[in-house]
Amino acid sequence: MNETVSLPVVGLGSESPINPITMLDYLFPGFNLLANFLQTHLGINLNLYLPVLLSLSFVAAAWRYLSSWISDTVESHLMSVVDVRTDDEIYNMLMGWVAQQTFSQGARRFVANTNLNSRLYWWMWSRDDDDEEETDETGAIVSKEKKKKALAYTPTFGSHWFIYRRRLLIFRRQQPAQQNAFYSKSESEEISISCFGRNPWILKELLNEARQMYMKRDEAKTLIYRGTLKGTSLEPRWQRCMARTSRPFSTVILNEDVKKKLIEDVTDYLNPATRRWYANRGIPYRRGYLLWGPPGTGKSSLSLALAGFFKMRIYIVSLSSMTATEENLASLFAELPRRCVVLLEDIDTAGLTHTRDENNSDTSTSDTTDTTTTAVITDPKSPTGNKPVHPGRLSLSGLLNILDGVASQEGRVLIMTTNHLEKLDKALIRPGRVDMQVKFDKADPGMTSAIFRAIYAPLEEDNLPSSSPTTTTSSTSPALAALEKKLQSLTPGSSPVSGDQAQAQKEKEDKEKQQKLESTLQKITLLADEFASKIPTLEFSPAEIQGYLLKNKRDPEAAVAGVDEWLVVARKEQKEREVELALKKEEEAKKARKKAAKKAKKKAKKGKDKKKKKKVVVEESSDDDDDEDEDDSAAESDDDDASGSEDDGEGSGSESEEEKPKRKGRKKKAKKSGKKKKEENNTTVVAPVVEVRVDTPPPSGSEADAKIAGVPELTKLDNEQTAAAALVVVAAPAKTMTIDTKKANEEPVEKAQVSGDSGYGAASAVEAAA
Ligand SMILES: Nc1ncnc2c1ncn2[C@@H]1O[C@H](COP(=O)(O)OP(=O)(O)OP(=O)(O)O)[C@@H](O)[C@H]1O
Repeated sequence: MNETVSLPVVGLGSESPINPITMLDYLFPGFNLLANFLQTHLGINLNLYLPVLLSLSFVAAAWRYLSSWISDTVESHLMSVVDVRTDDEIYNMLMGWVAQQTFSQGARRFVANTNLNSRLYWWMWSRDDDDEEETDETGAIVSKEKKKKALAYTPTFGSHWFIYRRRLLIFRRQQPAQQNAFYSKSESEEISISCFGRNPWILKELLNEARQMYMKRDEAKTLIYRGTLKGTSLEPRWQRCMARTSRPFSTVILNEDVKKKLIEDVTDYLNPATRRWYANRGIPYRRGYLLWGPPGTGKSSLSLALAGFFKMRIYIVSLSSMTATEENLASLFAELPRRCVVLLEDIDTAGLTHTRDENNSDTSTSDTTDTTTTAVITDPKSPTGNKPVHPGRLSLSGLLNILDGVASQEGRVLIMTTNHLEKLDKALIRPGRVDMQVKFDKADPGMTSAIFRAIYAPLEEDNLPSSSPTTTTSSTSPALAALEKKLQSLTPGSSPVSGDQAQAQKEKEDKEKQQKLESTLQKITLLADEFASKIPTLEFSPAEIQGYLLKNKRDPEAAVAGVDEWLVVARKEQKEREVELALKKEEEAKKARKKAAKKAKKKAKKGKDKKKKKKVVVEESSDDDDDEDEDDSAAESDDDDASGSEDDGEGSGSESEEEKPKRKGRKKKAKKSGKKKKEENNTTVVAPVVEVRVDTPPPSGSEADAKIAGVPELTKLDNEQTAAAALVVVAAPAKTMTIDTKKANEEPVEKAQVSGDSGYGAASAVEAAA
């Protein structure tokens, strides 16, 4: 029985026979070792059990295959499955729901999260964006720090069975078979929920419930989305940036009639009947509002209040931002939901005025309806002023297309804001695009007084100072107060208070509270009026006044007392700002002028060069006074001719630096004295030729036609001389040629039939023609 198990080496080219143990060792590494061990120490020969072991292995493998086949078949034919994408907001909704389920809380293996949102686009769906404080179950304020560290538990990877509305469902969470190189392992996962049966209604109900739960949290909030560029791909996206407690309309100080009208208008527009009305008449179902006025007068505040009032999300794009290129805006608008508020900020700074290259101050008039103007995106608030802040360009026509093109969602409320109504193109604010304009102004006494009251009037929601007995702060929580009360009642000697007495006590307290509130309000109203009387009308924006009051937010008397001092400082600062702005503007204007001059110079030079290239200088110098010139000219012609005619006479390589200015002077002189010279029979013609064409290549000895066209200024030529010049350069062998010029000025030469054997001296006249 001391038989040893052979341990053949399995490998390529091995001669040894492959026995079952080797095979098993290959399939289950270590099997051979185990066999040896059993053989040596226990005397068990595994060879005897091999058939059984092999059968079991086969059954196991078969079962694995079969079970997966069965589950696939059952899943595909007898189950319904919903897959949830991790880059969609539904992921956050579902995970939020899952985290609250008992199967999740009772899981033995789970994932602990501080943030349940998709890791792929956490920036997009981030829920840590609430700018509000939250209270816990005892009413105490939960600090942001504490809130962020709250833990949520979700089941780990694998399948998790649970009961939902008496139906058996499976929550599956797994890592994808193929890892996306772009995302880290923890970011990529696949989520699905399945149910038995071919009808997936239960899954839809579950998702709906998750969605409702998710939305409920935002019920009293205004969700703010901003158009941004996503990551490195720079793809435009709406990024959820904040969930703010909806701002009550009453807190935006504006003419009550205007506010009422605005609300009525939007209410009517959002009415489903209105939608049908629009559809029946084929009118695009859109409504636009323009809020205009100086900075800090409440335009954005009103937009947010409006969105909150109608429980709509607000999508904000600043046209002075990097995002605001035509392409980006188009794709952002295409992604808008059907019912929302779109806020286009700073439409004047988009440079969507027709005077795009001018300085800001020059762009004050806008009476054109040219919708094809291309504009540079500018930001006057930026230190660069009217300089483009982004190389991308947004044309007015592009914006108009986006606003009322196919990509623009019907049903949205479009709000545009601007600080400069006068800069806007009329096409942008015509009815249909802007149906209602609301003007905002700096604060008048009524407004100032209202701002004062809004800041100092006590509200129930206010957290009163911790010294107050009714304080609800994190330092003195209601739970603690209740505990103290309980302790007090348990303290020996403290007599129990009867129900009636307690009621009376409470009523008394309420009355006192009410009286105190009224007297405080009275006091605040008086202070508000006093404060308003000290602020000059329409000098400061509500934002500026609010800014000052917030410095004394708990002390209205101090605010009133310090207003004179503040006025002096504020005016001084304003003046400084104005001077700074003026200086900056001047500097920019200077720069712009310099740039324009440089550009013009460059352009002129370019044009000149171009002209020169096509210029034919016909120069004949038989002037006695200009002997030297004549010699030079002849020499030049000789040079040109010898060098096979240069393109540019002036730039001829054979011309010396000294000769250049001389020749330039001659040309000028020739131009000026063209007529005079003609009279003197000393014909010097400078004739810029735009086009020179030799129609037929002249065979040796045959007749050649040279056409010179586009001569804007041509003094009557001595035909023989001109033709001679042409012959030298263009068609030396030709006997006759035609010079065809454009009619110019009063004395054009239409055609000159000349003979070929003329003088040589005027050859430079056509030097460029070659
Ligand atoms: N009419 C107003 N009523 C209430 N608050 C106002 C008003 N105007 C300004 N404010 C306050 O001033 C601040 C700035 O206001 P807001 O952003 O709405 O001004 P804006 O007109 O949109 O400015 P900009 O043109 O610079 O965008 C806000 O905190 C807001 O509360």
